[in-house]
Amino acid sequence: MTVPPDLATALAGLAGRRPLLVATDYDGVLSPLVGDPGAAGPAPGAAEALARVAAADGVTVALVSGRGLEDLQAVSGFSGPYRWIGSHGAEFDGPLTGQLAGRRDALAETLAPLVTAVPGALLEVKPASVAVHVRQVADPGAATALLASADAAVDPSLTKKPGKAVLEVAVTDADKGSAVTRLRGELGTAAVVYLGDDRTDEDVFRSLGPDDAGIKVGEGETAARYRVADPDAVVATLRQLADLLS
Ligand SMILES: O=P(O)(O)OC[C@H]1O[C@H](O[C@H]2O[C@H](CO)[C@@H](O)[C@H](O)[C@H]2O)[C@H](O)[C@@H](O)[C@@H]1O
Repeated sequence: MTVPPDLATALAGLAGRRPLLVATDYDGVLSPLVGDPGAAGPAPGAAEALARVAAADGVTVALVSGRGLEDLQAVSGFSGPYRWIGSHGAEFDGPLTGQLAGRRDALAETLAPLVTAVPGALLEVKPASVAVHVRQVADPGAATALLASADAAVDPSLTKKPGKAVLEVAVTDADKGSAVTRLRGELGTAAVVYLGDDRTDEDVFRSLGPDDAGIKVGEGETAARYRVADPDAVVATLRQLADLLS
C-alpha cells in the first residue's frame, strides 16, 4: 500500500515541525465501518502505527471521535500516551459525569419508538447524544424515512450531526473542530495532521491552516487537502510518518 505522492511530500515536511499534533478520527479511519458499532475493531497494524508516531519526541497523538470516551477506549483496545477527545468534543481528556443524562434520556425516549418500528435500526445512547443507526436496515427507503422522521421528531434547538448511515442528536453544541483548535492552543502546536472520513470531521478540516495537513479518508466532498482510500491506507500513512519521525 503506497501513500499518494502529494501526501508523502507533505508528510516529509511536517515531520520536521515541533510541537506536532497528529489527531485522528476512529470509525471509518482507524477502523473499517461495520454493521454493529460494538464490533468496530481497529484495522490491522493501526495500534502499532499510532504507538510509533506517539513515541516520537515533540509529537502528540489525539483520538478524536464521535463515540463516548469509554466506548472508544473499549472498542479500539488502544492504550497509550494519547489525548482522548470523545462525544464530538464534549468529552475532553475525561468522561462526562452524567450532568447531561436527563436531557439525553428524554431524547432517547422520543426516538426509541421510531427506531423500534424499523427492522435493523439501532438506537445508540451515548454520554451527550443519541444516535439513530440505519446501516443494517435492509430497505433503503425505510432507512431514509427513519432518518427524516427522527430529524423531525426532536427539538430543533438540539445539535444534529448527520453521518454515515446515522443521525446523531446531541445535547451539547460541541464539535470536533473547536476541540482540535483548543488542543492545538494548549500544546502550542506548530502543525497539525488530521485524519477523518465523515461530515463531523469537516469542522476540523475547515479549521486547519496552510501549514497543516487534513487527510480525508474515502470518497465525498471535503475541505481536506489530501485524500487516502481506506483504513489500510491510513495505517500505511501513519507508518510512513513514523518512519520519517524516527
Ligand atoms: O467520530 P468517529 O470516531 O468516526 O465516530 C462516528 C460514529 O461512529 C460509529 O458509527 C459509525 O461506525 C459504526 C461501526 O463501524 C457503523 O455501524 C455506523 O454506521 C457508523 O455511523 C459510532 O457508533 C457512533 O457513536 C460515532 O459517533
